[in-house]
Amino acid sequence: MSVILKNVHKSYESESGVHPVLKGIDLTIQPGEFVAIIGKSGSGKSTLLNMITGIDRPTTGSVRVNDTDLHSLPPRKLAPWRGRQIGVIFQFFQLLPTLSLLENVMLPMDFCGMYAPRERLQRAMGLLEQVQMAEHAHKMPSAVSGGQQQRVAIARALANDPPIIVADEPTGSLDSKTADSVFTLFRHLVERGKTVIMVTHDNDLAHQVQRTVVVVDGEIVNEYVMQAFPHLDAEQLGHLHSRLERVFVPAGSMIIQEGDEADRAYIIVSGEADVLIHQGFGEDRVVNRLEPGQYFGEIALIHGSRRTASVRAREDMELLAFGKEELSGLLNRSTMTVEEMNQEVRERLAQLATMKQAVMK
Ligand SMILES: Nc1ncnc2c1ncn2[C@@H]1O[C@H](COP(=O)(O)OP(=O)(O)OP(=O)(O)O)[C@@H](O)[C@H]1O
Repeated sequence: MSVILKNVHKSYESESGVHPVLKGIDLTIQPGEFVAIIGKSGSGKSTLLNMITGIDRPTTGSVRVNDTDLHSLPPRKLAPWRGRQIGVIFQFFQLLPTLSLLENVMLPMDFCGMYAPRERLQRAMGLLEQVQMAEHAHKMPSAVSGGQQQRVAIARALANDPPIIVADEPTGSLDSKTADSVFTLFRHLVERGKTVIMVTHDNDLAHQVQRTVVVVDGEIVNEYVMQAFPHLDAEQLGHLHSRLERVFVPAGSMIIQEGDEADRAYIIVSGEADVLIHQGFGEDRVVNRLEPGQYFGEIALIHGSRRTASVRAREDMELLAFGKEELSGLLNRSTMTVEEMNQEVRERLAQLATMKQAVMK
């Protein structure tokens, strides 16, 4: 029951040419995850959501949602499929203005023929109760506030008990207090086992979810980059992302060599590496092991010195490399990252010093 996008590209054609909006998106979301999608305006977030809901189709690549390949669904089956599998919530609620709140919530059940007709009313009332809107059930949308309309939109999204809730800027038009209460509702849904995928501009909300996906110019920032530098915001991550170079190294190869001059540092995306120091004779000594989400090579870059240790791939590895300029750009933009990296460098140097002393004895 997961969401799997593989190498999804989406382009729009206009008179001025072809505009790529999504450029090779790989994304897997497990059942029960609470995922925030963030990124600058125009980066492709809504387009990405539209791929997941099947509202739009990729130009190339595949989208599987709960074991259904969306490409293989004939268009006439797509809307009923979405009605059962995915609850969609928009920034401006999009309740039908001519129906009461209760009727709005019943609509998806009527549309998909879910639940016996006499059950629908009861179920819709139950859902309105869950979002504390039962007392307003017979009002029209225009008679309640924006926050209340959004709560009703959430009840409507839950009408067919879909396993996945997709929300595009659900708190974007709400004041911060109302936004918090809507967000709390989402958290309760996740606690009840729903998968929630939410586009948001709100960095504070994004930090409260289990997982953040950052979209930059139609690409997703590697999640290990975010793990390596957890204090960068979406813009800082975007800046770094566009300058990273993908490097593949085979098992056993020396990625950096103690004593060499330094030009790059690396973030590990897959595979593990050993940090080694020379013993003066025989085999090098392993002083540390690095795994995905960690960086290395930063010490000599920061200090403008030669490599203080060697790093060897234990297995085939994928790395993301960055140079001195990118590192100083990064450190200029985020004081939290400077502090954390300085702390890490201090610990690593202390460990190396202890190990080197032990070797010399
Ligand atoms: N149907 C379409 N036809 C042509 N271009 C489109 C279409 N839909 C989106 N685009 C373009 O794709 C780009 C990404 O749009 P998208 O709405 O996905 O961005 P976004 O990150 O959600 O932005 P925002 O935060 O402002 O909503 C934009 O430049 C937009 O103009």
